[in-house]
Amino acid sequence: MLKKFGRTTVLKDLNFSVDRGERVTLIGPSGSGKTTILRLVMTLERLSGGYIWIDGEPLTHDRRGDKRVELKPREVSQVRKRIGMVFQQFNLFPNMNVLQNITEAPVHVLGLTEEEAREKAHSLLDRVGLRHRADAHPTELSGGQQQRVAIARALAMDPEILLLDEVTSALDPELVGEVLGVLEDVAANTDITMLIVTHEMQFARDVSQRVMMFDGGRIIEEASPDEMFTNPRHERTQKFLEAVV
Ligand SMILES: Nc1ncnc2c1ncn2[C@@H]1O[C@H](COP(=O)(O)OP(=O)(O)OP(=O)(O)O)[C@@H](O)[C@H]1O
Repeated sequence: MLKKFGRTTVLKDLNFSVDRGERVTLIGPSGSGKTTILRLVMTLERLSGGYIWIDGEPLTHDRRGDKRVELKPREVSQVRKRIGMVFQQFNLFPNMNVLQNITEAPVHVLGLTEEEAREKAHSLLDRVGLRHRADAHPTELSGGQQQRVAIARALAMDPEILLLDEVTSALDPELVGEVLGVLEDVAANTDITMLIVTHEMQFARDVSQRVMMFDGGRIIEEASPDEMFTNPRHERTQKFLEAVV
């Protein structure tokens, strides 16, 4: 795949695949293109060239030929339905309470009844340890709690793919553990495919099967977490890991 912003190429000749159920962590210095990849998969950005395929379905071109066509809005929403994304800045709907944040999309996109969606939301709130805050508004919650709601909201859509974009970077250090704990539980107890951008290397080690090191829009090294963190081969990876760990 290729991605340019204006004249600047941010992803070059990038080619990788992720197996169903696999959890892959993307690491690399700021500006190396990690967030852009997640945003492309989520169809929040448009590719400048190449393809992204999800389960044999191309995101960007007409299957009958090689002519590049934009997805129609309905097709975009079909793609997004299958993918959940959790952002650094929580992005909860500020005018809705916790329960409404979680039930909104299942009702309007999946077509669940209000009652079905509420039941599902309560069980997800149990899972993230926030059932007692169902009526709270986002502003009444700590950052860690807001992020746990954001995770519950993403899971409420039963995503096949979960994209996690530096989900603990905006949190006070003492709140990081509660969010990572929830994600570790999700990783251990579901078969959701995950693409994870994080600077939390222990978390990457605990949950992912593969780590890809990015630099300048390319993958410069790829290995199992054990291999990557104990025996990085590329000098750039060694320097990067020394700086973040
Ligand atoms: N909307 C945009 N318009 C122009 N340039 C952009 C845009 N989004 C990202 N970029 C540029 O693309 C490059 C890759 O950015 P990206 O956010 O994907 O990197 P990253 O590896 O996720 O970095 P970080 O860890 O800081 O989030 C950067 O040089 C960035 O400035």
